[in-house]
Amino acid sequence: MPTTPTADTFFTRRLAQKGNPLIIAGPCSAESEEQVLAVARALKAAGQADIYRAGIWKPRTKPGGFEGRGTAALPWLQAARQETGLPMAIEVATPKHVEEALKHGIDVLWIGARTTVNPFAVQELADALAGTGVPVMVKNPVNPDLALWIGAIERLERAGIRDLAAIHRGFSTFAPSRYRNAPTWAIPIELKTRRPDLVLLNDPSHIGGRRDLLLPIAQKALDLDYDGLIIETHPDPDHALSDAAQQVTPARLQEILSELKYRYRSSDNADYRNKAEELRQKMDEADHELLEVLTRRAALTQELAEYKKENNVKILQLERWQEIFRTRPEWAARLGLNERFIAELYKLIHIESIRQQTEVLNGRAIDAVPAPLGPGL
Ligand SMILES: O=C(O)C(=O)C[C@]1(C(=O)O)C=C[C@@H](O)C=C1
Repeated sequence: MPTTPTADTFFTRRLAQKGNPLIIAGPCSAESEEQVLAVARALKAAGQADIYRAGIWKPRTKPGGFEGRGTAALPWLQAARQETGLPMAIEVATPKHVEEALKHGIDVLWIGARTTVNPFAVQELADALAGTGVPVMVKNPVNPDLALWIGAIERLERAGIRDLAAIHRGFSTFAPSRYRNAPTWAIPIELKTRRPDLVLLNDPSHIGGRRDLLLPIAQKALDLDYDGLIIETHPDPDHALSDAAQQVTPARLQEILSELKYRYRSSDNADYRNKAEELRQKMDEADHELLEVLTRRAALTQELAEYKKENNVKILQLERWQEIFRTRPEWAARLGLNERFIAELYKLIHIESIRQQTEVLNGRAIDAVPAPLGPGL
């Protein structure tokens, strides 16, 4: 399987024309014809946007808020396309939205995070899109469930849609976080691993929820080999009718794009290749040693479990576990390692030790180490 998107699609053709990253920009919501045109003109003049985005129907958490201008806004996008030549993209959530969008010549559609969670809704959209040939972008579901994201993409593929891209917009979490939607980078990395053929875009506006986070999130996405960025732009972000805190002016978007560091996927430089190869060999050796140490720990766990069985002693030893959970991160910090990483690693080691001991005490364990990436993995 190729390691980068190679299929000939709407998105890969644009990538081939201008190179990585593809830039999608435009307001969170189309608010007025003047606003739609002002952003389109500014983006066109700066020459870096490949696709224009605008929300027409806005899924809001509570009723009574600004829910978008609806169908009335579609002619404004037609006018913006006419004037700038930029392809227009909007979100669709129902077959009726698809019908209206296509009637008005919208070039690209996207399925929002709140729709991707619902297989019935995605299937209805896939049925409505079948045979249209319109390019579609699929945002991740709000919950961190990779199988659901891939499932939505597969429903569209089964409906014959070939021009597809995935958008990583982050995930809802209960825990407080500096992000509006936690990026949980392991999920898009796993998507790339399973579907390297798909164009993957990053949405720093919805992940960050704040202007000042756009640059570091976008930089990380580029360093993780995303194919493009979708960034909300508004002529007067503070007075935007939706998502005011995360929108930037087209001028600021230009600055962000020029501040980003664009790196190579690899290098042909012989010195680089030799040095990287040498370091990777040493990392292979270090990993062998790491696995040997884990094997040694597992053998000790086994012995202890057998001894516990003979003496009828329980598996969980809270005091001992608390001591381990306190001391290992401390030891790690002294060695210059990341304490939080080691704390998480030890939680996994402890769960595996319990699984191993359950097998000794009670026969086959009922569960393996839980998959950390959510259901369906
Ligand atoms: O020390 C024990 O009694 C163990 O079972 C070992 C171990 C561990 O793997 O370190 C596992 C389970 C306990 O909760 C505490 C520690």
